[in-house]
Amino acid sequence: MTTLPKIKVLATGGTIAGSSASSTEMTGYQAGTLGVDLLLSAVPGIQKIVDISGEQISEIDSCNMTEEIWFKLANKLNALLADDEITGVVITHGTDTMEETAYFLNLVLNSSKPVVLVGAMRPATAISADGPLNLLNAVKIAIHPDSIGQGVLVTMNDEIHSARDVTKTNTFMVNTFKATELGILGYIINGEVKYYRATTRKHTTNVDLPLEHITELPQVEIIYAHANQNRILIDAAVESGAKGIIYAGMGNGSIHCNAEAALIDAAKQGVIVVRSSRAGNGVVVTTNPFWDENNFVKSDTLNPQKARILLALALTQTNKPEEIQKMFSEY
Ligand SMILES: NC(=O)C[C@H](N)C(=O)O
Repeated sequence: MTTLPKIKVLATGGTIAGSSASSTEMTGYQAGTLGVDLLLSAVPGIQKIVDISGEQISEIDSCNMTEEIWFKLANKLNALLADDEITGVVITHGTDTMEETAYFLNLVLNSSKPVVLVGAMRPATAISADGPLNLLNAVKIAIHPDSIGQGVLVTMNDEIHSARDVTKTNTFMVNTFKATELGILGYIINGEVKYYRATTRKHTTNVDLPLEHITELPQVEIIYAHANQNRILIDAAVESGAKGIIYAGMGNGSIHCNAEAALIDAAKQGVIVVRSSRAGNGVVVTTNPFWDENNFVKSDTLNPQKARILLALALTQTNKPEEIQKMFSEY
């Protein structure tokens, strides 16, 4: 008898586990109400291809994700992935913060085995719910040898994405996940997993952020740039004890003149300031040498919500801007 690959499904909630009163209701539903066994039972034939079992980690709408759940997930994953019998792990997750959980795990997991996050845009009760096929695809990706060493992956809508580059781009459509300019890694077509590229950035086994020494994340706030900005929120962030500030700058991480002095004051007090961008694409580089002289870090291509995760993790190791800048260039 051939033994099937062993897959664990860790369920956290989200629309994939959501239910609503009518099958045409696509947005007015409660996320995270259905248990993991019910999600697996909606995927016909899954037991024939994998030895699969589920575990409920949380039952939340992912807009309420917390770092406590991240640590619970990460510790659970590191233990599971160290088990020789486990081929890979699938995580069912809401789409709102899926990219953040995926990137956090991409930085702290210490295994080259496949870890695949999957969700849905339509609740499980909807006509043409996207969850069951997405889940089947996630399992197929998790058992595919080409997925080994790719870092944490995200799949939705027949696409395979790297945790670092993917972002949610649409409020309700099933093709919401995109890695706009950097591109998808591959597809799943007719149940076949096909890779075309790999990320060049360090992840999982190549990242030195030892989870056993990290139990909580330092406070890092995101300040969104806009016309007519003032310094109120930046000062409030510093006064409340923030150790880092992500400035979601305009265009190439540009800083409004009314916010600049507040950010310089923050940096003088030891708060690490990272210039990211609200533009959604492109690399944040030096535009004004004055910002570099004040030790502002550049986020590379990381969007503000992902820059927040890398900065928080980096601050558990160092508060030297040049060392943090190196991490932003490599991770
Ligand atoms: N499509 C979804 O999963 C959205 C939901 N609010 C969640 O993130 O849990």
